[in-house]
Amino acid sequence: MDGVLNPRDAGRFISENSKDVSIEDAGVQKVANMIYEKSKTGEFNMKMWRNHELNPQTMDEDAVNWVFVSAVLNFSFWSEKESDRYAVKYKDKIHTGYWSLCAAMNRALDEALKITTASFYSTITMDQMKHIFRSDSDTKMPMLEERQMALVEAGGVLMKKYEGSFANVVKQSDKSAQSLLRLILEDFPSFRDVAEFGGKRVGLYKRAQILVGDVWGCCEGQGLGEFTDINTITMFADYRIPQALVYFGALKYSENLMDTLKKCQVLKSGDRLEVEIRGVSLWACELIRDSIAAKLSAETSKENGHQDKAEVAQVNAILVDHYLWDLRREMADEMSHIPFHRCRGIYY
Ligand SMILES: Nc1nc2c(c(CN[C@H]3C=C[C@H](O)[C@@H]3O)cn2[C@@H]2O[C@H](COP(=O)(O)O)[C@@H](O)[C@H]2O)c(=O)[nH]1
Repeated sequence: MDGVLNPRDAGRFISENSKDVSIEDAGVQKVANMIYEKSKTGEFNMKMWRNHELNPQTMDEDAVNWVFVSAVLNFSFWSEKESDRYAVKYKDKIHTGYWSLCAAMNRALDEALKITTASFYSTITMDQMKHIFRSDSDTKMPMLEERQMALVEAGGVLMKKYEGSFANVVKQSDKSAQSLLRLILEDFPSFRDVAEFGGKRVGLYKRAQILVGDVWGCCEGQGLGEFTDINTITMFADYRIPQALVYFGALKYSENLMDTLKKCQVLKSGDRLEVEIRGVSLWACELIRDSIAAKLSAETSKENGHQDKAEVAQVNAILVDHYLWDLRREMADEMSHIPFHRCRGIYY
């Protein structure tokens, strides 16, 4: 978007001007080493995406349209008390947070409700939303009205401009992640995750970038998921990665900020503290990614280039992000003493 810093430049600018959030190099190196060691096991690659049982297991247009709807709705799952969260039971398992969204989507599809078909969700009613996203706990899905509006808006654009399929937006991007990102921001307003900081407009684009990243992951970098510049996508600035970065000592909050978060104070979308947490987290992940790349290329030269060049390119910010996001879930108890920032908004 014109006059808006792209996520990488935004992250650097916010980090250089941040007052309450700072990066600790020792923690950056610690996380980089963890991921570097993991990458040598051969399990650390984009195939991790499919390992999640609720994600689509095909790589076709239906899967890409599923990914699109999940990205349109991928925001604000937190509840006042972590103990009573919105939950969805699907195939005898209870899912909360982001996975509750996926579970509700798959439950709807099993009930022959076409939640991933633009002609259906572009005119979805509140009654249909309430049924599809009904809770299996005492807590309702947060921001249901905003989610309905986001679906109607996104579905309307797909019907008007792209014959009802997000695959046509992908095809128009001509295998460029940055072109796809630009098309998403131009045509789908709910993805325009932009804030004011230090006199500049900063684009963090969390849902727009995770949409590109999930198309890449879902199709394992082939066919609709083939992007020549996928490594230019940054981490996705949500409210969970900062928690993990603070836990591992890569990010440090001021006492004032830590106190604010521990009181579960809700931050307004665009607040300086909120933008600092998101922007400095993004920049920390860029540094982690750079550190891993340096280790991999050092290893490559040591082994006289036997290392598969493609593998070196593969440890990108998307995989750094997914590693930390998945780890935060696995270590939810260990990390629970690190407060996450609460912001009610449609961007993440
Ligand atoms: N940075 C980042 N943020 C992510 C994701 C995902 C889902 N990605 C999965 C799907 C395929 C990949 O392999 C990932 O495993 C959701 N979120 C955000 O998290 C928050 C909810 O968190 P929790 O309370 O724990 O469910 C909320 O802001 C949501 O928007 C990610 O990957 N990265």
